[in-house]
Amino acid sequence: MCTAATYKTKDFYFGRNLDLEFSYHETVTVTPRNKVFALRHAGQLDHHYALIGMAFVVGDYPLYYDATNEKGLSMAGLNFPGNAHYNKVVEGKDNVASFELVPWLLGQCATVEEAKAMLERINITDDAFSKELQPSPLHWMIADKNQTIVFEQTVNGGKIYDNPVGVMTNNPTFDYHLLHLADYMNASADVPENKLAKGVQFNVYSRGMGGFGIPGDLSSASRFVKVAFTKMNSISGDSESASISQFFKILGSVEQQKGCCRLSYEDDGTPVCEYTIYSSCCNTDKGIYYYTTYENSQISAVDMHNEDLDGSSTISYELVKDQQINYQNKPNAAE
Ligand SMILES: C[C@H](CCC(=O)NCCS(=O)(=O)O)[C@H]1CC[C@H]2[C@@H]3[C@H](O)C[C@@H]4C[C@H](O)CC[C@]4(C)[C@H]3C[C@H](O)[C@]12C
Repeated sequence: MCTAATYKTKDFYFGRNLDLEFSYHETVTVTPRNKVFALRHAGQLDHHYALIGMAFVVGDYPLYYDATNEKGLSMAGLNFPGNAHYNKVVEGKDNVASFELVPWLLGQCATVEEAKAMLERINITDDAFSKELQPSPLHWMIADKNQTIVFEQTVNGGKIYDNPVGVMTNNPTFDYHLLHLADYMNASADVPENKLAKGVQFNVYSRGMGGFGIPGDLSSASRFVKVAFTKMNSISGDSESASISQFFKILGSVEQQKGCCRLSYEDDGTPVCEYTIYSSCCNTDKGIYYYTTYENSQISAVDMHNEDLDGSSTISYELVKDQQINYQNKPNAAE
């Protein structure tokens, strides 16, 4: 499972939890403006906006999971199994393979409005990147500082949804998540009032009772509600430190701890579990990509503007995966 979110303070932030039971070799990757993308059916993208994000790079091809371009437009792919439907080439459409969608949109669009116009004409094709890397069933959250949308292509065709809460998870389709959220519209960060039984004195025995009923399990429908509640109630200062700290707290509200989402067992009985491999937060105004990993809660960062954005090859940074512990005292020299 995965969760994506946006957050606005002085700047606009976009990020996600990547939840899976195994890792590809993903790296924080900057794609400069002159990296050529030879698209399967849509010609060649010679010059485009520069991108930063998390990608599995294969032969200098950045297979992005989530990314932001130099104009601040961002998108993330989230698993959509059983619902995503990719087609053969359709005449008269812009035929784009699922793995090409991130560079296709972020390479050419500065805003969600522009992305919407391109998505109206798109047909996501079922081409595989390679024999080993078959198409992933995904839907995408796309955002700029003014609006957020979700794009899904199912057997019923492509659909663009306005996303007024700026969060996204996995199955089922986005319209379900929004309808389901309505069940929780009474949940509040405030101290609750007794609306149940007039004249009965209830004891507000704990702080936080206004949010009673917000689910805490790891299903995608529940994570949608939990992260929407956390994000919509979030407050923070507007400094970079306060903003990214709050952003990681929003994602932390739905992170997956190893052992809590068991998928199967290995032959030797070892449980196979999904967990939060990384959490990311991109300052989309500044092009700085922050991340933490499951075992490294220190925030690492890559600034796209520290790279030559006019280059033609991807630049990748290995994830810092080991916990960085700041020991505050030294062994006693006298001992
Ligand atoms: C699995 C990832 C999404 C995480 C997620 O939503 N997990 C929830 C699982 S579930 O709902 O509970 O089943 C997705 C997000 C982006 C995907 C990757 C990107 O699309 C880039 C390439 C695309 C290639 O076709 C396949 C490999 C791949 C490298 C993809 C592997 C995998 O499907 C990724 C990493």
